[in-house]
Amino acid sequence: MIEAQALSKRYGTKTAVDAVSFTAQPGKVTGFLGPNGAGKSTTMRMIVGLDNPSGGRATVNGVPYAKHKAPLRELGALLDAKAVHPKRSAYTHLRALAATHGIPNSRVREVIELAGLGPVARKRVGGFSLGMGQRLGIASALLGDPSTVILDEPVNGLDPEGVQWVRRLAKSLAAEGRTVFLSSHLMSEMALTADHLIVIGRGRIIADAPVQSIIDGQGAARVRVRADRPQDLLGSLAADGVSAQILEPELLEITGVEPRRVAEAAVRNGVLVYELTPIQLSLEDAYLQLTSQEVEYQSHSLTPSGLLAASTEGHRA
Ligand SMILES: Nc1ncnc2c1ncn2[C@@H]1O[C@H](COP(=O)(O)OP(=O)(O)OP(=O)(O)O)[C@@H](O)[C@H]1O
Repeated sequence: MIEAQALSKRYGTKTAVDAVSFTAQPGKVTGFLGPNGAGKSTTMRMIVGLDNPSGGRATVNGVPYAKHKAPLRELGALLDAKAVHPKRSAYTHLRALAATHGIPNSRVREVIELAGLGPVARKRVGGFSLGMGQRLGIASALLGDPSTVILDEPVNGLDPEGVQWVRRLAKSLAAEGRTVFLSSHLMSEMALTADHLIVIGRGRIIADAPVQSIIDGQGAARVRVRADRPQDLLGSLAADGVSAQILEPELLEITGVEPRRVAEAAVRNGVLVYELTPIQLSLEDAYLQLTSQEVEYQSHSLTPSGLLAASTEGHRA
């Protein structure tokens, strides 16, 4: 388990992490999301003792990480996959790490196979691709068979097989009762992997809830309807304060209503309905709505007239 209590980090006048409190529970994959510069890496670095908090505290299994006698057995972390001596092979790197904790070579071989590094285990890490480096970082994190795992952007640079592997791995570690805490900017991947989400913006927690309730909390129910007389259907629903958009002559998108009420209104008015589809907000939609006020580094796109337009609505200057 990971617990942060009023955890803060200031760099000069910049508050990177601002009195953040949360718990990552055992048996769950907890996703850690936020825009660039929101404070994710800083929070993770404080959890593993690489940065000292300016205030508050973080514990791993009830104890600050640095106070654990055999930290690799408590928590495995992938924070910066490039933090490996480039002249070492994957095998010698893992053996050196293992030696600090009396971990046998059989476990080194096991994590090499688990991470799919077998064919390159004796090659110098300096020549590794981004994806192979990530695999080695994950192998290192798992070396001590820890009860808690932190993975910062684990799928960065991985091929589709690797992405799927990380997804299955995270889920199976959680199913074994471990705490899995991971960050990713890939929302579709997060939606498939995480049980619970913690969303941070400008150093503060803006959501801490199960994935589905974050999605549900961000939008009223919407239904796509194909009907032969959309105006009659709308007339009947309008009285209930429902808003709708006519997308095509016989295609409507209705907001704020459940499909059953649309079907009932259709029956009452003798309207023929030949499609009735509830529209699910994606995690990406929900995330963008949640963080629209919290984006610090904003991208721009060229409009047809050649002017730069901000791509993030609601950006706070
Ligand atoms: N060593 C440092 N010195 C000064 N400022 C820092 C330092 N490390 C981080 N920051 C600042 O703290 C804020 C949070 O950075 P952090 O790297 O934790 O964000 P992040 O959420 O991990 O972002 P990203 O998604 O881009 O990786 C940023 O504004 C960053 O510029």
